[in-house]
Amino acid sequence: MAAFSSAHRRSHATTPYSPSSRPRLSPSDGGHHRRVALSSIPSRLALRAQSSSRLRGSRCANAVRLHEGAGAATIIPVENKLPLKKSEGSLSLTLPKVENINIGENESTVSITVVGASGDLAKRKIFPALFALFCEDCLPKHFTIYGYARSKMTDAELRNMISKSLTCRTHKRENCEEKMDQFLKRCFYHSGHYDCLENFAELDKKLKLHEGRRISNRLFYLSIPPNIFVDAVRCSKSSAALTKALKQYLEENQIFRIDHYLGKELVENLSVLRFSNLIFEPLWSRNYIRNVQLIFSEDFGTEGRGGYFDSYGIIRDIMQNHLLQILALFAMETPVSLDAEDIRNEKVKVLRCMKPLHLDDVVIGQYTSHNDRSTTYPAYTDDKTVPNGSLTPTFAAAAIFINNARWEGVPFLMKAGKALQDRRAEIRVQFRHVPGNLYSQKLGTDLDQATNELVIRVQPDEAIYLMINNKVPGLEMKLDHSNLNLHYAARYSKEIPDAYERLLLDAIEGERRLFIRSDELDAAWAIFTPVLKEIDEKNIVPESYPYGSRGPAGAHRLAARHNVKWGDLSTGQ
Ligand SMILES: NC(=O)C1=CN([C@@H]2O[C@H](COP(=O)(O)OP(=O)(O)OC[C@H]3O[C@@H](n4cnc5c(N)ncnc54)[C@H](OP(=O)(O)O)[C@@H]3O)[C@@H](O)[C@H]2O)C=CC1
Ligand SMILES: O=C1O[C@H](COP(=O)(O)O)[C@@H](O)[C@H](O)[C@H]1O
Repeated sequence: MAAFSSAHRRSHATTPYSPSSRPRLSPSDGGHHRRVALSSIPSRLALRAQSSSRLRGSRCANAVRLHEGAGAATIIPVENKLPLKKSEGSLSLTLPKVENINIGENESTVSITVVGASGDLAKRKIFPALFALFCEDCLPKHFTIYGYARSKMTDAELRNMISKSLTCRTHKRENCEEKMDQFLKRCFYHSGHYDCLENFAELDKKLKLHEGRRISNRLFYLSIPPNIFVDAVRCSKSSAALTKALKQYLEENQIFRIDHYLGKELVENLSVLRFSNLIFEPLWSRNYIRNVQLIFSEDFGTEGRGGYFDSYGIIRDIMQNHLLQILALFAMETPVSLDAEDIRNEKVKVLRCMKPLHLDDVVIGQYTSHNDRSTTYPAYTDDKTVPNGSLTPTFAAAAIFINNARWEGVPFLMKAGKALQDRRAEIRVQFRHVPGNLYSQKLGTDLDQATNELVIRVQPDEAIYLMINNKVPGLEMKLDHSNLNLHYAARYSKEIPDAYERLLLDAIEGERRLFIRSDELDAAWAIFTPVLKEIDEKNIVPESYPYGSRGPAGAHRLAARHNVKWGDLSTGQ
């Protein structure tokens, strides 16, 4: 595994990507021939128009406009897992060149290929998300979906497999069957190896048949394990190496690095909350914020997915990607505009201000079995897919500090764990005490309990609430803590779209605001690589915690060292 030293970090993360620093490729300068992949995205010009239409809120009812076929778009799962702990696998995915097939027809088409179509993510998330987009009229008039994997399957078998996981939006149930039929008729399957040029060339031929003489836009969703991915670009070591290798085949603007947490409604709402409400932005700094907590927990263990999980562990699986991305959005400076590059420039800057983590800043845990009256819950190492004696952490807590004028000294505490008491993902912002508080005597002895806390509950049961102090009605002066609560289910009847729907639609439209740029990824790894390396090299034994508990005691000690109490535990909310 390649390690990022801080020197490495500096050299990788100094130059924010800027569109103008890239060589321009246009259909007329032969750009197609130089772009190696089976897919294409709209040009930057079309992209800007789409971004602004999106911000005006015109999603969707066929609002997707694909004017110009060019280049390639590939979605890759960087949300986790690289650099790999172990290098494994021997397959590679090589994308063949396609000839320029933009022949100037007015109509455009989009072809979406789900590579790894036989897998878990494709079945559970990607095909259902595409179906939801279809139901919402978010896919263009002409589109084709291809599943690609090694498994042998006919089109009918693929359709049968997909149909089992499709569900209808609550408010569009009427024509559901009909819609499913229409959608499934647009789905096809091609079996092939991930490293076989010929197999991809066959797929290319089939796609061309569907695309006809229309302007083609192609999107590849690489829903395959990262080890295949790494080999795919003839590299088996690190994220930076992967980026370098990918760039032999694709330009930065053809790669959509996905972290599905960025597609979650409440994560999208974070910037709206902060930048469009006068009351929050002035408080958003060390002057008023005592600490920030990013909490992820699942009430189930690896349950059969341990083979996959064991190579990575919870830090790579959840923290380095999902929680860190949320943190970057939370802590970044105000971007120049809502354009993708402006936002990503700010995210890179704040990531680069974060101090790389060391063992002292981190606690790791692993769940053990637990019996309650009727059920026995297995230990992580009871999972048959987990190697005996595995030291892989299923829980981690970390304290991150941001060395800049806005955040110096504010602890950003993260914790993430599997097999805990409940399932939740939330951001908790604990504000400072009121100086010279007139009511301090009425607020009880634990003044921390009485500070304001803003909670952004990403899931489940999405909500944003602010804990305030108020007077209990009556003649006496008794104080209470209450929530001002924006509870989504109560406020909005519309179902919240799945994160993958938003991200797939964005990728189809060429909108990259919610995707991760390569320098962002470098900066993110630079924070976690030293500690991951230390944990591996020193064979650090994780602290045990029982399945279904609140996690290891070490997480409380870590928080206490920074004068923090975990908000989810102290309020029980
Ligand atoms: N599942 C999830 O909930 C999430 C997954 N991800 C990421 O998405 C990607 C896909 O995940 P998931 O669907 O769970 O993965 P799977 O393990 O289900 O793999 C997907 C497909 O890839 C092929 N494959 C699997 N292992 C190998 C191998 N060793 N060599 C060659 N081909 C292989 C198989 O297809 P075939 O044999 O037919 O070729 C398989 O159906 C991964 O990168 C994962 O980290 C991210 C977030 C959540
Ligand atoms: O990326 C991953 O995310 C899921 C949790 O996603 P959610 O949207 O259901 O909260 C996690 O279970 C998985 O281990 C991880 O790879």
